[in-house]
Amino acid sequence: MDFLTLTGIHHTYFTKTSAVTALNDISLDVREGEFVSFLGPSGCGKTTLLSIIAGLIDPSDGQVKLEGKTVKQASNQTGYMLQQDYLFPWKTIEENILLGLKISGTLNAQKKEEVLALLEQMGLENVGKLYPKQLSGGMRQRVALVRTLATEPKLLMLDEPFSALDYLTKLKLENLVSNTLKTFEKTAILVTHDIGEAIAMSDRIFLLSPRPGRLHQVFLIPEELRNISPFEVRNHPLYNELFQSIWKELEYLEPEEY
Ligand SMILES: Nc1ncnc2c1ncn2[C@@H]1O[C@H](COP(=O)(O)OP(=O)(O)OP(=O)(O)O)[C@@H](O)[C@H]1O
Repeated sequence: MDFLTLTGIHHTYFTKTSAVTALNDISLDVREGEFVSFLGPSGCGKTTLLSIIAGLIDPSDGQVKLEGKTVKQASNQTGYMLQQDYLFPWKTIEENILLGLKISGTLNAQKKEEVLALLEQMGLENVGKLYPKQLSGGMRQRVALVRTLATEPKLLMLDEPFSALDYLTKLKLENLVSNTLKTFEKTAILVTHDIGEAIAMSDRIFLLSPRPGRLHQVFLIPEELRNISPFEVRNHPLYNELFQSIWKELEYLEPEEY
């Protein structure tokens, strides 16, 4: 049984004056522990698709199943890492990362110790009593990842989590996130415009067409790239080959006025 299955997903947004079809007939599946990317031009419906998978939007047609059960509403089975960290500025880092557990009533001494240890593993020693504004953008994103992992979601949604960071921080974070998710054997979906990032981090890439988003092509990342770090992938001879093949498809897909 597949971990996540999407069947015939179609979505149209209705406004007072118009109807916008964002997604058209998307069917795909994701295995447990797999890291996949949704790559596609701006406005092709990537975020809409994530929201449907998370149960935040009810699709106009089609269904999403997580572990065989139809997803009907948002739940704590899904965790997020977004472009913005959304840490509460008036709470310390420690309070921020423990908040989810506190709200769900699952915070205990052992869990607290585990989460604080994870913060240290992310290279963030001695920041627990600080406030978000005292941390750099990259540090805040690491805190956001710890906060997400703390509640042990089954599925992680990474919606352009590195796009607001400088290039060097982004490369470092790609490595850290990839290693951490592999260690925890998490299933993850990354939404990105960045071909290199998708190749460096994924097991498979789902390339979407311009709006209305359809599944245009699936790229399977070769085994030898899947077992090395994103940084090493970027230096592997196969990386450029893959980049060219995906770029060719994207170039063909981009609207001419782009
Ligand atoms: N609430 C809404 N009402 C009407 N149209 C919407 C709404 N949300 C998104 N859309 C439209 O649906 C299409 C898909 O939007 P979506 O944000 O999912 O695309 P995306 O691929 O994530 O875009 P980007 O890469 O620019 O973030 C776009 O044309 C967008 O304008």
